[in-house]
Amino acid sequence: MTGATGMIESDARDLESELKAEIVRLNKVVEALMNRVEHSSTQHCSDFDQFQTTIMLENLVRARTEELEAALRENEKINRALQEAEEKFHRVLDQSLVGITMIIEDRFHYVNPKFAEIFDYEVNQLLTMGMMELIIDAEQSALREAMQKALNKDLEKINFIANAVRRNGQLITVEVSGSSATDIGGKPALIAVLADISERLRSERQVKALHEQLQYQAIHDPLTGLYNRLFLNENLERELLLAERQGYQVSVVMSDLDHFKMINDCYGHQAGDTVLKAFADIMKRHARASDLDCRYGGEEFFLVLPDTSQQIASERAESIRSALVAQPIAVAGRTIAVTASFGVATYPANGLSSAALIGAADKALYAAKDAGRNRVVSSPWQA
Ligand SMILES: Nc1nc2c(ncn2[C@@H]2O[C@H](COP(=O)(O)OP(=O)(O)OP(=O)(O)O)[C@@H](O)[C@H]2O)c(=O)[nH]1
Repeated sequence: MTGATGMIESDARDLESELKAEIVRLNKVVEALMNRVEHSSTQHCSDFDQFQTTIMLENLVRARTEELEAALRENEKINRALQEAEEKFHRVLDQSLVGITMIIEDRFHYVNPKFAEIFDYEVNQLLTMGMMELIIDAEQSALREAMQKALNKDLEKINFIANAVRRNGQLITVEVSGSSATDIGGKPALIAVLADISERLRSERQVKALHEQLQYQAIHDPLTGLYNRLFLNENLERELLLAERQGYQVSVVMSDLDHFKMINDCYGHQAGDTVLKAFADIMKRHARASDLDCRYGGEEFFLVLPDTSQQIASERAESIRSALVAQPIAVAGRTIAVTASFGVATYPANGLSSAALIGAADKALYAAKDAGRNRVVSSPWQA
């Protein structure tokens, strides 16, 4: 990262120039000493003294110069190693698949190319900006608070999801994680890793929607939107167990459109479908939230009425029957009168299990058909 490694590199450079300066300084000292020796020799020192002092100084200077040159070479080696390390470090940062940034005093001090790509900016442009300029207004205060906590070292790690705006105006969702502040050049710096998770969230939402759709389709009839037989089978038994525990009655109403085959034959299958949907809509309008309205099969329907006596259930069936009679259905450019027959059975009187109860309702329905259709018959059969 330019900031951190740059500082180490500049320390090494400082050392190198200090060493060079030291060599120059020493050379000057030697020169000055030599001058002094020469000067003093002209006055009162013997040739031998002068010779000895010169040799001693020369040795001293040579030894010190060698020491300094060795230190200089060592420093150059360290410098090269540092440069190589920085290049490697930069290559890693440049090729990173996540955005990496260093923030100092609310501004981007460093961003890697991926970070810039995520926000559709050039690296240099971002270096004149701060995180707040990228995050949507509504989420800025939460972000500021999280960053402040990281700066104060109140948080060991920061991890948050925020919505941001790219330079081209596109809204994206980013996940940011980082650790508490580090000291860079005497200033607290936040180093954070950031990933664009918009696509991942979109896929997750699609999978969730698909899952919900499949769940819906698994228990609903596609034509009418009522629950299907599978759902009825799974829930009626549970409803009866609940009724047994709580001590209430459960009534069921089985209904079947009269002479439905004729509607299909006269007006076509599509007209038949329209009639099925119209009847289903009437059932939905007459159902309470706790009721369970299902398409049992073909033109047969089923209604489960928890905590409902046979008398009330029979009245409910009667109101559905009369609503159908009162509502001629428009098919194939005309309106036709449709009727239905109903069989009512009640737990526990007419059946103790779901199969027994369905059987009793079916029997009552056929009694209604036998009695001339377009009527409601309640099961007289004891469980
Ligand atoms: N349009 C349409 N017709 C269906 C569907 N499912 C079943 N049917 C038809 O419903 C008709 C049922 O006819 P039947 O069982 O003879 O009963 P019905 O004509 O209603 O006579 P009754 O019940 O005795 O009054 C058949 O013609 C089936 O093809 C469906 O989803 N759409």
